[in-house]
Amino acid sequence: MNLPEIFTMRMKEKLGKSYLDFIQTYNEDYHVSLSVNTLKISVDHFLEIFPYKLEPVPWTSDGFYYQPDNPVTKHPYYSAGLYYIQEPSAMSPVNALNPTPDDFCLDLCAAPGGKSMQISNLIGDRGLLVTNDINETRVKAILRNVEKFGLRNVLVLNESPDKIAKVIGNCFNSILVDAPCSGEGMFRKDPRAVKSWETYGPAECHNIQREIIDQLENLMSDDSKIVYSTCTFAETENEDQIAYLLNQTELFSQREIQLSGIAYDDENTKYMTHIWPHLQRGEGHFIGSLSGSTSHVKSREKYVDNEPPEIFKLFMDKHMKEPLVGHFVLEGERLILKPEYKVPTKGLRVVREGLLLGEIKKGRFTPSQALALYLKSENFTPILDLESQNFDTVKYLKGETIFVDVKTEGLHLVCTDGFPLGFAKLSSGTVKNMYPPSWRML
Ligand SMILES: C[S@@+](CC[C@H](N)C(=O)[O-])C[C@H]1O[C@@H](n2cnc3c(N)ncnc32)[C@H](O)[C@@H]1O
Repeated sequence: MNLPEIFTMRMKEKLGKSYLDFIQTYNEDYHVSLSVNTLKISVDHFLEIFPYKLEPVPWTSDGFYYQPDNPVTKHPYYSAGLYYIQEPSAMSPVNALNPTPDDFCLDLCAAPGGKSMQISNLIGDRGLLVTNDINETRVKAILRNVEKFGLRNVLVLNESPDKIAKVIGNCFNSILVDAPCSGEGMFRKDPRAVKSWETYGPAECHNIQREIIDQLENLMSDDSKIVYSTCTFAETENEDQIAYLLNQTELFSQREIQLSGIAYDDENTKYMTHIWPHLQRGEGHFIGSLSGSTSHVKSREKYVDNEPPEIFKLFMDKHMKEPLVGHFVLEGERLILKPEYKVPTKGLRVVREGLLLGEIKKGRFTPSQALALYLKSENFTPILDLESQNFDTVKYLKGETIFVDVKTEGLHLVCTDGFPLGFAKLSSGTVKNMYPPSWRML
């Protein structure tokens, strides 16, 4: 592999005797892994039903290595949002952050959203997750994943950190900055990262990162956990940024992290940790952990529960055993169930706040794909449950019409082994597919 000379010289100096082991990893295959979406399935249940061989990723309880030749993205459980393909080292920052239910969490550089899913797994329907990316194209991937993972408790933004700080302000007690970086840790996995490094090297990235972390002071609360992570080795993008924050103001202090499967020594301390490809089964990663505390804390405000529009009430009466409760808002034709908490959003580019339930047009309610993936099959009737091994499941996911020996008519929640995939309308055993075209399996 053709690595930039400036990079290899710097790594030689940094790693000394370990350099040969490090450089040897570029001749080896990278590791592939998945993260279980525990909002939809427990890890134990997933391990029982998943057909392919898995091995635990040491620094997380819900991440597993799989074999590269297993077609894990073609399995219907993937379409059901039961898991997410995530590089093993990329699983570590959220474990270091360790958000807990009731936290106000901010995932500041979030696209495509893998770490946001991990955060949601930990806070569930309590507290709030604000997930943001400055890139308008990349933020669409967050929205898709938020819908696929079945999240309600989210605010998706497409903003610059300084605007979020101005409008929302000091209210987050778990903040993740998975910063844009020069990507040196990804050279083995994606050779395009080398090209990109030549354009956006450590110096350029250092400056962008500074602009982002300069806002932390205006975003944290009186008791905040902060994790800053990158997938690069350059000290200017890693240790120097943490030192800058610590020297800048006494509002920040070091916070210990304990990730299993990682040796701590002088290089790898408990508040600044690397994942090295020659020491662990994962690509290069850096995690810096801090506590932050400010006295300018904004108070929390809850959305007040209200009655949904009549048409949606009728839908719930007909199909749902437990009705959804919360704050319902009609935005144009779109019916949204808001998260439990609200934060100011005036002037911010809001991509989604809460769960899109569906559309009300000409007095008719059409449920959304996001609702299908938020639901649990036991709370909906009727369902059409297709076995994951059944070829009809793949046909449904490809948007084809299928035929079943089922007498019930009208709207059904289509599931695979009990896990929702989408909606369909049944008429005399013909399944009229409502799986959205942009979601279809190719
Ligand atoms: C390393 S990636 C994030 C990966 C993501 N956390 C995940 O786990 O899926 C860094 C992201 O930062 C975004 N970004 C770049 N500059 C930014 C800025 N000033 N504010 C917020 N996000 C930014 C990029 O668009 C990119 O999606």
